[in-house]
Amino acid sequence: MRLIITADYEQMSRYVSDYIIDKINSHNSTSPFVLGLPTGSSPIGVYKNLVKAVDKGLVSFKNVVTFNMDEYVGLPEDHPESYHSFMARNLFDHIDCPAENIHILNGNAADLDNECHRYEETIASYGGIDLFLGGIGSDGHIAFNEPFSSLSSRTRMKTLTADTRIANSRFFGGDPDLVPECALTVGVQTVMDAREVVILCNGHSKSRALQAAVEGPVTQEWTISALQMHRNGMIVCDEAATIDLKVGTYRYFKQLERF
Ligand SMILES: N[C@@H]1[C@@H](O)[C@H](O)[C@@H](COP(=O)(O)O)O[C@@H]1O
Repeated sequence: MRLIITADYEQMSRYVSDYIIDKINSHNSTSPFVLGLPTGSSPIGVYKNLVKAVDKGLVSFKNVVTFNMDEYVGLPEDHPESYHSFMARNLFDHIDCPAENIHILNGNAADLDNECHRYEETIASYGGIDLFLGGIGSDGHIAFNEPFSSLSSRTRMKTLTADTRIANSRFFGGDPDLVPECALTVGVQTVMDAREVVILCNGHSKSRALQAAVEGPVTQEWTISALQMHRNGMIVCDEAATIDLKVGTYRYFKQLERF
């Protein structure tokens, strides 16, 4: 696993947006570049940079197919805090990605199991995901794969933990009871099947998750730790997230990943 330690949120976002732009631009244009995408506050800086890059003609999403990680169950698609709305507001309304290339789980489908099954099939029909971008919850969850989710899980419905509902209540007027109880989410294995996984991890509140992801064992307790088994996994963090790493680990990656 690579760990890139950047100074702050801005530098982390710049590193990752440049990385994605480079991957899209160097991709063989006969097949689409398949990109997995997260929501949350972590990727907002990356999305802003991608929008600017499209405006400047530095990259195009015309040959990019996207799959979002997750969506709340039962929240209307046009609710401002649905992940459909989040993605439109922060990225898709401002870039040239064709609507038919954008895939987001439907948390209001009549048959939720079928929706999850269909999502996995659609990913497979594109030959899998080239690069999955993700964030981390402070309890180490990836997508909505809460602690103790199976590390071989695939897209399915999950009940959100109290921790996650409290953390996400900031988007629902501060009331955890207004945060939906369940979400549809890609599984840990769905993410790990991507040819490359890039994880954003910033801020003091993510420091224990980063420590578990980098220094801890592979465990269902911290689902992000599955990244240790991936052949091409990278975490890009800021200084604030590193405070629980051992001094030796911190220095090792700082020395190894000079950029
Ligand atoms: N389902 C999302 C995750 O994909 C995201 O990584 C996490 C962290 O969010 P933030 O980036 O706002 O800290 O929040 C939610 O739980």
